[in-house]
Amino acid sequence: MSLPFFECSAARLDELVRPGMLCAFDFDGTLAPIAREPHGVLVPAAVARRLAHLADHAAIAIVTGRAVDDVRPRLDFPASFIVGNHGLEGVPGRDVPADHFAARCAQWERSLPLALRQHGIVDPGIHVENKGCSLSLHYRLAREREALEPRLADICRSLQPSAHVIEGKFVFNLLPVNGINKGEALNRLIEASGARSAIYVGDDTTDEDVFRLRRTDVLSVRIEPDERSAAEFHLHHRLGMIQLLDELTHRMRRFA
Ligand SMILES: O=P(O)(O)OC[C@H]1O[C@H](O[C@H]2O[C@H](CO)[C@@H](O)[C@H](O)[C@H]2O)[C@H](O)[C@@H](O)[C@@H]1O
Repeated sequence: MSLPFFECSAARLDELVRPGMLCAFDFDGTLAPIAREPHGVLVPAAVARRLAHLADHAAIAIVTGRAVDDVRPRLDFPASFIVGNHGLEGVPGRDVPADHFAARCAQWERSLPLALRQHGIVDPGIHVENKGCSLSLHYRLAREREALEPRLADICRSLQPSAHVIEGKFVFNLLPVNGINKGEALNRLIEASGARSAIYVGDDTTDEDVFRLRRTDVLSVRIEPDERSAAEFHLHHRLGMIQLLDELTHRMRRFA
């Protein structure tokens, strides 16, 4: 079980916060609050301002399930790295052409509505988001969404060509089988940037691939505790990000 960040992380911060630290963050539910729909989501000004201050002292990476082109305009601060589609885009040195996965996503985008109809699922609250390299089936706004969840999971897992399905917050993320994940993406970011240590903050199932790395040079933080999480620490609420960012900047300034 992860430990509460503010109460228990001082020794780890003493060890890892130093010049050359990479500060990596998930986007939805970590930097930005979860909203009813994906568009219109921005990093709140109080968080963006602190990230801009932190960027004066450390490289910042965003590692998100969104497409890079979708998330970039939502970041009102300088990010050194933007990794999108759960690691399929934006990892330095891993130049996979976007159209490599596009055909598969297009097939899923066509077959999902058919499969939903075949299972008698017609609900305007369900929508498909094709992100070029991966695809999300959103059902946050569906009627009786808890009852729908296992049926949607079955449909996603039966698709052809088959997908690596990761459940998120009222979303099923469909990724290529044997593709990179966020954990592998962070490993490559650390290597490419020459970082001497890193912090990673995330809130969702796809972030568990980072938490499971359990690298001694990476401090991992989950937004909201979850007994199944492999994260080292947790924040009780996303709003704790403000204090966490202040703490990082304060510590980095000692080296300025
Ligand atoms: O890796 P992340 O940055 O956490 O992205 C994960 C997914 O986030 C988005 O969906 C989630 O946030 C939406 C806006 O708050 C919310 O409406 C939805 O229910 C959540 O699942 C995004 O739309 C997806 O593409 C990302 O995969």
